[in-house]
Amino acid sequence: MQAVNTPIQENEKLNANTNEAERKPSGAEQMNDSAAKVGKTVGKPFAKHPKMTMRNVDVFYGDKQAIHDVSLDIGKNEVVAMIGPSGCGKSTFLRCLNRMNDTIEICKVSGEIKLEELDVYHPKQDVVPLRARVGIVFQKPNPFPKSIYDNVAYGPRIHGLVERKTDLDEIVENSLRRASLWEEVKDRLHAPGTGLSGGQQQRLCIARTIAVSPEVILMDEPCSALDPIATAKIEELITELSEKFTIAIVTHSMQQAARVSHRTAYFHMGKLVEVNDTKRVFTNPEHELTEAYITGRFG
Ligand SMILES: Nc1ncnc2c1ncn2[C@@H]1O[C@H](COP(=O)(O)OP(=O)(O)OP(=O)(O)O)[C@@H](O)[C@H]1O
Repeated sequence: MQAVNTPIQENEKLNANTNEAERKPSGAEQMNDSAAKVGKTVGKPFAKHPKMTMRNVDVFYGDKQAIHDVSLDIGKNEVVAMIGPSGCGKSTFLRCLNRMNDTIEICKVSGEIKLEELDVYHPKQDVVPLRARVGIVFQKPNPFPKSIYDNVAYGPRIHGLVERKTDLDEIVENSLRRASLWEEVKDRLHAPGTGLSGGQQQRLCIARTIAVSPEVILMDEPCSALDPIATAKIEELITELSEKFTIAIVTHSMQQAARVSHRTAYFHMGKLVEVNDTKRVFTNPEHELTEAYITGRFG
């Protein structure tokens, strides 16, 4: 039988030798001139089977550039974690992937962002169907002021995904099951979603996101408002969800990135410094700025 490469091995091949010149710049400990040290992204920014491809992405808020020339793939069924110091642009970049920044008038995005063949920023692209394919879960759980059932049923209803009540019931149950919430709420589906605990509300928001069968789920610090037990549940869930969905997660927790992701992308001052297999990033980072961050020298 022919040996089949794992996605990590395939990506390894694809990214080999792309960045020889960038490896381990000899390094001063001083980080105050760190912007000059970023250079080109090192490591493995590309995937053999990309679900989303981003090329040369720049983002401006008015005159201020928040993202500089970022190129990255997110592979099918891959979990990519985005880490970096506060203000480095992780959330800005994540929010470009389903055009959440469209509501910010001064925000201008250029470069190419694709969901398979779909040009995410094509002027004729409607954001509603785009966001059904690329869902997002925010930092603070934000259930609608509706019942648990109606929170999950909302998306399938507005996207016209079902005709019969029994089909909707099935979607609601399956989504709550996938979000590991069904057992806790099955007897009170018509109680308000806002009456759940913080961790349950976040799992409700995940159920609401997956109810429309997205292909990609973006998570913007999904556990930062949760206690350690609720956090552990969401992390378990991320691992389960990655069997069916592609996931990009912004997190402040390096332990969380290490636990849930396949590759980790390290951002610094709006630039993508390094992308590598998560294990490598946390044990033997390629760039001195990544090393400085993971060893706590700044952040
Ligand atoms: N709506 C906005 N208007 C103007 N500038 C913004 C806006 N949102 C973010 N910025 C700026 O863009 C830069 C990147 O911010 P962003 O929130 O993406 O960083 P981050 O890495 O996610 O930070 P944090 O970890 O603190 O959430 C920062 O300098 C920030 O001040």
